[in-house]
Amino acid sequence: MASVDDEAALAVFQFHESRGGVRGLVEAGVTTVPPLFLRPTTPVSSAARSMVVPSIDLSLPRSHAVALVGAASRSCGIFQVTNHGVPAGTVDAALSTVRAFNEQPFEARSPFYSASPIGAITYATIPIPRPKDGQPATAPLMSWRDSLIVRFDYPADPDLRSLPGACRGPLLEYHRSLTSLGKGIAGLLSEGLGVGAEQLGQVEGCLMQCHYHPPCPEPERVMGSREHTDGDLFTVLAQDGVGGLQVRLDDGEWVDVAPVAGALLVNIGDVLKVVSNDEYKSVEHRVMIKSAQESRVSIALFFNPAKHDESDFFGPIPELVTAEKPAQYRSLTWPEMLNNRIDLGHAKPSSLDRFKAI
Ligand SMILES: O=C(O)CCC(=O)C(=O)O
Ligand SMILES: [Fe+2]
Repeated sequence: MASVDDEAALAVFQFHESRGGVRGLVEAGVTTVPPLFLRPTTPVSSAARSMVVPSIDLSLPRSHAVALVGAASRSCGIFQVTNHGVPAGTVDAALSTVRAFNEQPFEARSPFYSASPIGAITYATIPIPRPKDGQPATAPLMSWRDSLIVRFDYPADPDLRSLPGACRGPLLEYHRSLTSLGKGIAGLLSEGLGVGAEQLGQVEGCLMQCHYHPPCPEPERVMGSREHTDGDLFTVLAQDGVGGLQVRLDDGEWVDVAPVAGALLVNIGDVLKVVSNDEYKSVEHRVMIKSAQESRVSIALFFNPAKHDESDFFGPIPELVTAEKPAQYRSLTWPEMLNNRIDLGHAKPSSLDRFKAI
């Protein structure tokens, strides 16, 4: 007899075979959410509270911006930046091209659908990883979103021929512009720790995930993204005005992060939490689907040190290790970090416990 896991794997396989993604379900006129997407736990209503994320004007004098970036990264691990130098047209064009690609008819977009990468590109509904320890799953099998993912640290240069033609120009221009912003933010984050601007080294926006969340007939029964921390140094996120992103506060409460026109969000990831010796917080976040009518588009660009191969170690910056605050983590390799996330099925703040030095 087929086990529950086998049945789930078959259902996911069959869903991929349809090549339509979540958008395909909406096109087919579903009025109830298929089991693959149902949250196993009781529906969680949207957060009542809205959080005003610290906002940092990057045209401020540098010492001022550094102090604000340091304070926000210590207190909540997320902030938004304005006057960031990325033209509004570049952000809008990237968000619009992702929306337009996903809203094409099935025949135009399904040839790109592939659950595993083709070259450096994936376009699919990405299943939510399951924990390997047999713990009961607390998330649906799949998120209510279709993602177009580009790896820029692919061993060969990203094979951009697999990127849908109309998206190529706007997404590469967005990546180019964000790369220079990311370098600036790395410097501010580094100085915010009280160490030189170069301490985080050369960073690169190595992975770009463009998410399209179709409207959902039963929004409260699905998740746009289950709760997680990012596994990078930091992430820069562009989102449209629909909303749905939430962060978990220290008291455990989830609050909405309201979109702010023109601002880009920056959140700290697990690697920077380790490198900063726990000075900075890696913020837990998730995406709720807000609407039965509107689709939501977001683009997350994940920044890491340019050198992050199998043989590269990272750990707390030596200047941040003192007698009062010894190293909180041993140094670790990128595969260790990655495998740990795979084992756990998803990452939460405690997922770094395995690397604790004390
Ligand atoms: O869609 C969003 O707002 C967040 C996406 C996200 O958290 C991620 O891709 O890691
Ligand atoms: Fe994330």
